[in-house]
Amino acid sequence: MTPELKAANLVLRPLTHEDTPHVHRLVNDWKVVRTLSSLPFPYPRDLAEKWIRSTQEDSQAGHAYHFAITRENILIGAIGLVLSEDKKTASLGYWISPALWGQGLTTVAAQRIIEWGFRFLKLEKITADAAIDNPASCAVLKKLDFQEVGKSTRRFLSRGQNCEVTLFELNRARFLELNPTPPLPIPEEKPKPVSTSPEVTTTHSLRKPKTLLVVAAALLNLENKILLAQRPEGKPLAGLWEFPGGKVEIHETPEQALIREMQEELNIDLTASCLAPFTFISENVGEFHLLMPLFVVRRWQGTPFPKEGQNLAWVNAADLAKYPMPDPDLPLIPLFQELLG
Ligand SMILES: Nc1nc2c([nH]c(=O)n2[C@H]2C[C@H](O)[C@@H](COP(=O)(O)OP(=O)(O)OP(=O)(O)O)O2)c(=O)[nH]1
Repeated sequence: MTPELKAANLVLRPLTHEDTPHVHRLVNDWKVVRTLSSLPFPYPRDLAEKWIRSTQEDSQAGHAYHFAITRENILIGAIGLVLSEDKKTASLGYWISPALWGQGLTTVAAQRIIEWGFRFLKLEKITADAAIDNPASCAVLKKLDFQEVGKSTRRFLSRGQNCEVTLFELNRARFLELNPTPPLPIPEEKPKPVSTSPEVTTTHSLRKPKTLLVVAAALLNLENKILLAQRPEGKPLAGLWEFPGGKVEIHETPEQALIREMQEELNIDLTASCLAPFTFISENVGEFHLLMPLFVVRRWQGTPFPKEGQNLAWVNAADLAKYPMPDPDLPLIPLFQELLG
């Protein structure tokens, strides 16, 4: 299912029927339609309606993921990944309101989708193309580290002719090389003090490790059992049991990150839930300092499903110690035993 993703001040979310008039108004503009190969001009409203319905069906079937690009709850464009049959490759497509061109918004939205495609859908390659008379789109793709791999021609319905397009691709290895870890909330490096007093050297040698902000949830069911997830093979600490959650991205609050992580990892919706802060971990774990707010959540929409193939277990507080956990979690066990008896 298409999740909701945050990217700077943009929210990328699934398209709904209510978006129809906005999609129609924005796309039915020659400046937009001329860049999209498969649309006629004028662009009739029923095509907008049909397209939105098809995005919902494609998302259900896992064939394609299309997102409305919104800013302050206003739809300003759309972006999507259409998957190949073997689900290893996807093609990226997007459009944005011409009134907002030149502000870098497409780049921000595309960067987030690409990251989601490589890290969550585990794509091997993302392709894209742009008409050669659309240099702005080519520039966006280059800024996103796509490499030009050739030229082709494509029929542009709105122009009634074949047009030359430039073909681009970005593969997983290159993306991971350029973006080795998901964006971490690493504080910006402070400019070095100009003073040469001895205290400066002392302060430098006592530099703290970087803080890693992770958020997690203790989901409690009606029997007061706690949901634990086993870290899958290939991740650090594989095999250990943890409270589901993950890293807070740079533009998210912990609560937003938790809602996103629960959707991505367990397919449950916490948007209408009461997230009760319970406790937090603040622990030096070697190369970084782990700061992990832990929320207790008793209500959610949907049934937890291990979307990443992880093992899940509903565990009584009394049995938590039977599940090997990362060291920083161990002090949490007695707190749960006290809370839940
Ligand atoms: N979610 C979670 N992480 C924990 C717990 N205890 C603990 O030490 N951690 C550590 C393990 C990792 O170093 C870090 C979580 O990072 P992660 O890599 O799992 O985060 P993520 O889900 O965003 O993963 P990824 O997409 O980057 O692969 O926090 C816990 O109870 N829950």
